[in-house]
Amino acid sequence: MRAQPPTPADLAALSARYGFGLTGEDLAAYHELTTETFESCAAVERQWAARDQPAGQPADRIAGRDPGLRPQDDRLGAWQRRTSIKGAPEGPLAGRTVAVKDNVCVAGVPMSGGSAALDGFVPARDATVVTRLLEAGAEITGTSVCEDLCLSGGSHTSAAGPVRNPHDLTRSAGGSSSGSAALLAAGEVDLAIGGDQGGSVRIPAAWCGVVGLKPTYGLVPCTGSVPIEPSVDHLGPMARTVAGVADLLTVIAGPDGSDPRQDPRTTVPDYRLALGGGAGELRVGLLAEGFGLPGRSDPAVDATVRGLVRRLDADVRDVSVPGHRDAPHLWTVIVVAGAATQLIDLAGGGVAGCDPELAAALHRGRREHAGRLSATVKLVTLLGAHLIHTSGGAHYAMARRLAARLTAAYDAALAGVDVLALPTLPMTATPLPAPAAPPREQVARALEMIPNTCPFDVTGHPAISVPAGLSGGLPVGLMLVGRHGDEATLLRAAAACERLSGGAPAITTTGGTR
Ligand SMILES: NC(=O)c1ccccc1
Repeated sequence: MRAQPPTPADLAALSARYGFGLTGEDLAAYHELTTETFESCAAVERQWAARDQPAGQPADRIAGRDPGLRPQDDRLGAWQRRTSIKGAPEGPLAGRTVAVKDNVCVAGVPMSGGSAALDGFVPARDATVVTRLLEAGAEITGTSVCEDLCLSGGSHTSAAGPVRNPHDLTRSAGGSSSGSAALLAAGEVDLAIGGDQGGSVRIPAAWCGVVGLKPTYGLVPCTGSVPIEPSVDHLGPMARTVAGVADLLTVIAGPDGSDPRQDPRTTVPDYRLALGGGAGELRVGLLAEGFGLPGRSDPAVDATVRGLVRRLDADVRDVSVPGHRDAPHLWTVIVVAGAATQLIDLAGGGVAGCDPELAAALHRGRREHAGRLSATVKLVTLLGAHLIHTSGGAHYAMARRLAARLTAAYDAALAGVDVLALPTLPMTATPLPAPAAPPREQVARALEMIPNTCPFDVTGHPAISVPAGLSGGLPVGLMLVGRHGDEATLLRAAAACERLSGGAPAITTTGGTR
């Protein structure tokens, strides 16, 4: 990847675009200055090429890897690529199979981020979480279908096609970690990696009836994954059980030294030790604003979640955080303005992806394949670019500062209880829209489910979706939200809920075949 310094003609065009009014003489001076300053880019390229690579990285590790294929017989459409990459012979995840969301780099396996924009991209090195999985003995059996640049909570926007809900093949599996949840529910893998910027781990977990955790902001490194915006990006563990999520979190959590989202002082306990204790000592707050959302909430979903929490052997009370209802507006502004500058214009090259080839591929692909992007990517790009071009970062700045107050409001509620409880999603899985459905319907089915999940991507609180039972034959998810860094208490509470509900519901598929 070689960049070139700007030519005098490049500078003349940029001067006109930015209204600098540079004269010919000025341009000559700036040409010298930019050429000299550009030397830093060349120096970084040289240092990158000559950097110390950890032993065995990357060439030996990739050698012999099977890039995999889309299986022909995948009735859920959930596998992006099926392969087999075996990790260390021993370790805490030895003998377990894992699906990795298709926005997380597995070196040697083509990665699309669910998008036409990354057509043909093959990662050169593993994401940190992938390195950790393999060192812990897991076997990566493939990558799982991801929504287009992760910008959908429905499972109909991936360039690979729709992912079908194993409980009803005509319905959405939820997104954007669509394939990860569907594969878990169908029993095709033991564990899965997901990503969550608005609910993308918890949404498909809830609709497919499995467990998904969005960890505390910064706990799990995002290095080597396709970002949306660095203040809301999270990766997280998914499994059929809370214990599986705890096993996976223990392996993937902790600073990696490369991701600026992380606090290098964070220490990682063994989360599996948290599961033993019951709910006896726990104080659980039913978050009033998470129920009865006008025009969204299905009363049967609310009743399933309330009923389960009330049956817990815990101190259950009602709590209120009025700001919860307005929080999705903050999320929308942060994602729209943030994605426009970080993901779209800078192609994930800002502080975000931390993978140079990925950033370069996104930069090329988003122009070359722009026409084939999903309705949600087009909507976010159009509004984000408009907002940035007309008022700069003002709305982003307002939203981020309001986010600090929102965080404090949840923290105040969490001072009186150990976890908050609410429905992960206001409704059960919605029907998959037809491929030719108009933009309004594509966008509605992609975004309508997020009012309870997206606030915690903005505030960074850890949040987990646990199966709470069935409504009309479809899974309902209960979401628990904990204090920053207190995954241990969150997992203990989740395990207590799982014992009561019976956990992941068995599949009795309806809706025919595709
Ligand atoms: N990436 C996400 O978490 C997401 C979820 C729902 C809608 C848009 C984005």
